[in-house]
Amino acid sequence: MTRKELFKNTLRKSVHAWKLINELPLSDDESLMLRHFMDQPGFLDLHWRMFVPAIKGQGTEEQKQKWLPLANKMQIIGCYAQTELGHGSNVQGLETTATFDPQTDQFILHSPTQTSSKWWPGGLGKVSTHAVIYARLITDGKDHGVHGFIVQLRNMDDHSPLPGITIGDIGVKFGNGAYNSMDNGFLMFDKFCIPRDQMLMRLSKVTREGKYVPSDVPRQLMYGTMVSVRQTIVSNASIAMARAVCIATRYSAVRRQFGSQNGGIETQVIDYKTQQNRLFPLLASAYAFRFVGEWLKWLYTDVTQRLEASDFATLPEAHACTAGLKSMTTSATSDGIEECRKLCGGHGYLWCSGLPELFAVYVPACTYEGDNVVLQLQVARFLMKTVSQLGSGKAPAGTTAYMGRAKHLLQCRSSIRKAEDWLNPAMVLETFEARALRMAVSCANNLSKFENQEQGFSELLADLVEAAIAHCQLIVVSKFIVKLEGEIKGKGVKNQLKNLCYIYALHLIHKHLGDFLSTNSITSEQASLANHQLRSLYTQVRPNAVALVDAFDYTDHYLGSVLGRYDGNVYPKLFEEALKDPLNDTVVPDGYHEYIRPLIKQHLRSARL
Ligand SMILES: CCCCCCCC/C=C\CCC/C=C/C(=O)SCCNC(=O)CCNC(=O)[C@H](O)C(C)(C)COP(=O)(O)OP(=O)(O)OC[C@H]1O[C@@H](n2cnc3c(N)ncnc32)[C@H](O)[C@@H]1OP(=O)(O)O
Ligand SMILES: Cc1cc2nc3c(=O)[nH]c(=O)nc-3n(C[C@H](O)[C@H](O)[C@H](O)COP(=O)(O)OP(=O)(O)OC[C@H]3O[C@@H](n4cnc5c(N)ncnc54)[C@H](O)[C@@H]3O)c2cc1C
Repeated sequence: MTRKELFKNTLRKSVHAWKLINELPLSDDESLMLRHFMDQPGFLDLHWRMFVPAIKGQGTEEQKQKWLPLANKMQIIGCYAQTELGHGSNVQGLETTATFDPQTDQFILHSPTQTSSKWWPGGLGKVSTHAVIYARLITDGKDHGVHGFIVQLRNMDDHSPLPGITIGDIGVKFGNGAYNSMDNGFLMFDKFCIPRDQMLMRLSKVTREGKYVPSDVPRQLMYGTMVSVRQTIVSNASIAMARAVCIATRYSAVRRQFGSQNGGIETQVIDYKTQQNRLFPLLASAYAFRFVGEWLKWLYTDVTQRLEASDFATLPEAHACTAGLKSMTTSATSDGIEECRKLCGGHGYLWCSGLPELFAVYVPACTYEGDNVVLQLQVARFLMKTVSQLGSGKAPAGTTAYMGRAKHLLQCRSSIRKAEDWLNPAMVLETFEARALRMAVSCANNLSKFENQEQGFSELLADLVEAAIAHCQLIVVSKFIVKLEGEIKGKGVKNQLKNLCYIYALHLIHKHLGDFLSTNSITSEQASLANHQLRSLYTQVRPNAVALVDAFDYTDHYLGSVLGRYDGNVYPKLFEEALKDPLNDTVVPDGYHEYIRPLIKQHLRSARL
């Protein structure tokens, strides 16, 4: 399809999804799932995933009563317009202004520079009638920083942009993926006025007289929508990784290459240890991210309930965990989808394998909702603060509770003596805790050598990111172990998931061996024992590998992959797909007579001469 056809088709699908949601007797969860799965990525997604939550989280009761009924019935369609051409990561650097005019009791929205143009918001370019706009609030000449405003963008009768608004689509994005069905847009204001009551005033407000009343709660609650989406993105990572691994595992069981004895059948590529070494850690990651995503949803729900009771104690932990796990899981999943493409050899590069599309749609997850490095630096900031408080009498809690055992973890030596010891959850956990703590403390010690802490932090950015990743990987491993010790029913299932848990943990030790050795968390002998155990675990998982991806229960339609078909009938279907290509509509291609024939004829003529 052309971009316009792709876009219009997405509108059709989105409206169809909305019709189903309204007609079918669905639970809230089911309708949320339908919205997300029927429309990824699409404007419906962002209306529900960002525009509505922003109003819920930052609007007053009156504002919620006014705007939510319209949004819930989709009588207005909204987007989340925060990022600008010149600033995305640095939210406090946004340039759009919202200046209060007490004469008219209005805010004047303006884009003072080209870099202040809103740029990237999904749904902004062509679909949304409204937006939550983030702009610098200015009253009486004083800049109070970034605040949220609900703004109508288009005429509700003919969808034309309102006077004072220039709006459009930012153009084609990466690959030929479905993200080109999304109208990520640009928006400039030219002294555009909105009523004062359209500033989202739950956190802070401006009185009729123009007095700014700052928030009596942490200003970071303004970032709440991003935190909620980051939490969902971790579960999305599990789904995306599972889709890619399902395709690659099923195809690896179908594909045979080399290894035939005396003209017999060739070897399934899934039996090659290199294929297992690349594929099974990704299979384990799909399960690991699912379980940590379940835990993160609990953490987010818990912090949301606490915030409603003005209990802000776990807000820093929630921010660090959502930021760090979003960063870590999306980076691993993006790399994992690409690895799954390569695991499928040449056929993985075909569009009909489903992997190029999945990669094209998925990889922006490393950037949207926060660039992954910037988010890990938020985790690092949180860890440095925690380390600095060790010994202050304030015991670290939650995911940093292990830091409370710093005295032990800084000097303990791993007691791993044989390969089977790597199947001991306590030993594995202590190894990851020691590595994470020692990396964090090493950063803190190096930081303390700088007089200027901000300068030191800047100098140590790369080390700090690695310490943050170590902390996040510990969280994922620990939540996998907790899951196994808790809710898994059925001995057989539990044994298989145990294998995956240790594959996940031991592959990380192998991948980040430098960390574990340089922090003396393990010895090189213990590392060799871990590799030995890893190989043994691959052998144990191999007979159940296809069953473990079938367990994701994805339909062929949802997978969209000839290679990942449930029936394994790959080769005939590859031909069937190939013959559908328009290039095969004629045996002699367009262009033969204009370009190929003259070339050949000229060659023949000169050959005769
Ligand atoms: C298979 C297909 C799958 C498809 C799946 C589809 C899913 C689609 C889902 C979504 C679609 C994409 C839509 C995308 C939307 C967007 O991208 S919206 C825009 C996102 N933008 C960002 O994330 C910006 C990132 N930057 C920031 O968050 C901030 O600028 C910052 C980096 C955090 C810095 O902020 P600030 O300068 O204000 O703060 P600091 O000085 O660094 O810190 C001050 C203290 O505040 C604490 N803090 C910071 N942020 C938060 C927060 N969010 N919550 C709580 N606390 C926060 C920080 O820790 C400091 O605390 P301290 O002083 O105690 O240390
Ligand atoms: C597909 C897609 C959809 C999006 N949808 C929306 C949306 O709906 N609404 C919305 O408001 N926005 C949206 N965005 C914008 C997105 O949120 C930003 O692109 C994202 O936050 C990254 O910010 P940036 O582009 O400014 O990157 P930058 O911060 O410019 O990153 C560039 C490089 O600089 C590095 N860097 C930046 N700051 C630091 C630092 N302090 N220390 C070390 N390194 C640093 C980064 O790590 C990165 O390598 C979308 C983006 C994409 C790709």
